[in-house]
Amino acid sequence: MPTPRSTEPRRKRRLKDKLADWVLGPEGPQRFSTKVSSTGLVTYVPCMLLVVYCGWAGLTPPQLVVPIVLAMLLTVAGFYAALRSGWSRRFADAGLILPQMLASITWDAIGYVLMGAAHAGMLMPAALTVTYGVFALHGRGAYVVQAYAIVVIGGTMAAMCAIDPAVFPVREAVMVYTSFVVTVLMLGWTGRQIAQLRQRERETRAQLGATLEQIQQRATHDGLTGLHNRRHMQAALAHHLARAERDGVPLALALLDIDHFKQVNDRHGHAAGDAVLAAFARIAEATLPPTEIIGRWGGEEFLVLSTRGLSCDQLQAQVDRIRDRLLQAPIDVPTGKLRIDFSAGVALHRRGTAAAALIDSADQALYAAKQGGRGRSVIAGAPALPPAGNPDLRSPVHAGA
Ligand SMILES: Nc1nc2c(ncn2[C@@H]2O[C@H](COP(=O)(O)OP(=O)(O)OP(=O)(O)O)[C@@H](O)[C@H]2O)c(=O)[nH]1
Repeated sequence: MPTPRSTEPRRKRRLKDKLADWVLGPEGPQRFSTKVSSTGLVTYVPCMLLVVYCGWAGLTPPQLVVPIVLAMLLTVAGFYAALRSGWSRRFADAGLILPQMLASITWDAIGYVLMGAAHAGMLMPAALTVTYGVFALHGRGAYVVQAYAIVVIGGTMAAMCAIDPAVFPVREAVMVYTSFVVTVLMLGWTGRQIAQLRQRERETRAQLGATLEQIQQRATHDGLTGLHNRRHMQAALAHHLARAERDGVPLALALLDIDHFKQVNDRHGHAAGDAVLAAFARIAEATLPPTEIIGRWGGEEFLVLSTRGLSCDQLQAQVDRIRDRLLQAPIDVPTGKLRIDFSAGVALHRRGTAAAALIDSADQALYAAKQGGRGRSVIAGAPALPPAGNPDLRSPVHAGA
């Protein structure tokens, strides 16, 4: 039973989660966007304190402090409400980054006017806003932020030089504005370089991911049939065998071998043989439930592993369903249509049996099926079946339409 001490941090966490849900909204992409975008709004707090300080220090007329702080609060509340309510989701820029950047630069310009003799200090936050804009926005948005900063700050500086040249001297303004413009342009250029690098890195990572997937596919799948290859089936067999030994889940497997396949190659060509193998794989995979694993064991031989504890009889029934489908649907080859059949050996794992012994057991049952006339499935250890009347009737060459 948990002690009161152990539940304390959990309760605190629950409270924190509830508070986060209330402030940022429910979990999801919108919450992430609200969180990221709201971070920028926090920067208004030091700016409001700065306005109060300017009023106190006599840099700003004291009667303007309250209306300015209120207007700033209104800006913050407006953006927060738009983000938190999800209203901003209707725009491509759901985080309202561009409008926030433009509002921030506008406030920097207002601050420049209000700070009187200390006006030069407001250019730093403006440059900082541009920096954030360049990294957070891509393409046109970043250019808009830069152009807006250059024009609005430049216009404000020019206006103040004309209105109050004693506090806003022209020579100082020219020097400060030139360095501001150079800074903004350099930031834009750097941001674009970094954005390009990040884009290239994303592309390289995507390419590497695709190549890795291709390598994994090639290492575990057979190129002709698209089924799992022998190596993968060996690993799957070892895995399920260990599980069967550990949990006592029955493990049945079947070896399927297309009958008279050599004749397909000899009479219809290697391409027809390949087409038969691919079609056989397609039909077998589509017929088996997804819980059974099928792979190409080699040549015209396939291995089916039952992973859901089927008995030999049940797996035999699954294998026979493949036979029914194959007999119903002749396979298209370049020389016409071929009806093919296969023989199968089914075996069940017994405690302590090694993988090789289990395969061997299925192989012997497969051999018995071939000896018994082909076109049939034999369960390992079952009594031998009487041979079919005319085995060649099941040959793909004779049965082909
Ligand atoms: N087209 C093609 N043929 C293959 C491929 N892999 C193996 N083979 C051929 O499969 C044939 C297998 O022949 P056999 O082992 O005699 O078997 P079978 O003719 O099916 O006779 P039974 O199994 O006794 O019914 C050989 O001719 C191989 O060359 C392949 O990827 N493509």
